[in-house]
Amino acid sequence: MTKAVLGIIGGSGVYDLPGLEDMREERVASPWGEPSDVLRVGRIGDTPIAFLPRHGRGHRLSPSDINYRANIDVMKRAGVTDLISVSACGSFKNEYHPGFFVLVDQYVDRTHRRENSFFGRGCVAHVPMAHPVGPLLQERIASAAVAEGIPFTLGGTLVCIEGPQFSTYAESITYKHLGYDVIGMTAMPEAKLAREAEITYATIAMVTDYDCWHPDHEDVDVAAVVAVAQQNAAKVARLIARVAKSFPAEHEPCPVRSDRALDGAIMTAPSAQDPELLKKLDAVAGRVLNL
Ligand SMILES: CSC[C@H]1O[C@H](OP(=O)(O)O)[C@H](O)[C@@H]1O
Ligand SMILES: Nc1ncnc2[nH]cnc12
Repeated sequence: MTKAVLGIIGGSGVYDLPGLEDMREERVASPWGEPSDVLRVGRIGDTPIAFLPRHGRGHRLSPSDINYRANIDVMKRAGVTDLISVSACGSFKNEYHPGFFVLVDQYVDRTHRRENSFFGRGCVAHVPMAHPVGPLLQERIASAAVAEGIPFTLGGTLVCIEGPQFSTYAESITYKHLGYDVIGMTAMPEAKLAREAEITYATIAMVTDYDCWHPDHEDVDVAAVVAVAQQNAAKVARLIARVAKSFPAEHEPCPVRSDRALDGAIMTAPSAQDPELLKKLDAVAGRVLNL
């Protein structure tokens, strides 16, 4: 049996987790460098929780400067099996208004200057990403949203841009015409790295704006995002508390095998593996590398 531990990564406007009981700060060291902040660990009900603010306290880190590998690695070291990522997002659909939550199930990665894998020279791996979100975790979030009376939709595509600038009008209408639902700057490579670390992942995309395509709404700016994100922080906390309170004690096997993603994924022959890289992979890939 694998004990379930719920990880939460808070995005813009979500820098702490009210309701986290027996909270203590844990500075978890990672061979991948500095995570965004110390982990805040505790419990909600009987569920162990590890919380990390993605941009660090005081929002120190831009999306390109976040050490996504260290963040996921420390979550893994804290025993996290299921990870909920909260992100402020722009919307490409009229009906997805500010304050609305989109439980996305797909991502399009348009980032280009981030470390996006734990693997590489000396230990090459290719994990499946066809279904990046854990359906059981997502269903738990959806049921909790229904119970809390939070307006949301199940499913959708999040396009993740490099930023830090918001999109041009031409980019925005292109994404809209491509059928994407929401836009953010941080879901990638977070979702890819969670998959490599065999952590089941789901995003709560909290709509804060209409990006810059909408003829009847102002173009996005930081003030608008922060205002909506702050108004919605309590809603996010209620939603997460509701998920946590009915979370199973034992990790549920993931139907899309996010918790077994490394089975058969490593290409490099044991004789060709780099011992230095293997040392760094102790948490992320210890299960398959027998470390
Ligand atoms: C403050 S506007 C842009 C900023 O907000 C989103 O952050 P997060 O995904 O961490 O909630 C977006 O991705 C940008 O980083
Ligand atoms: N319009 C937008 N584009 C990218 N990231 C965002 N985060 C919140 N709103 C956003």
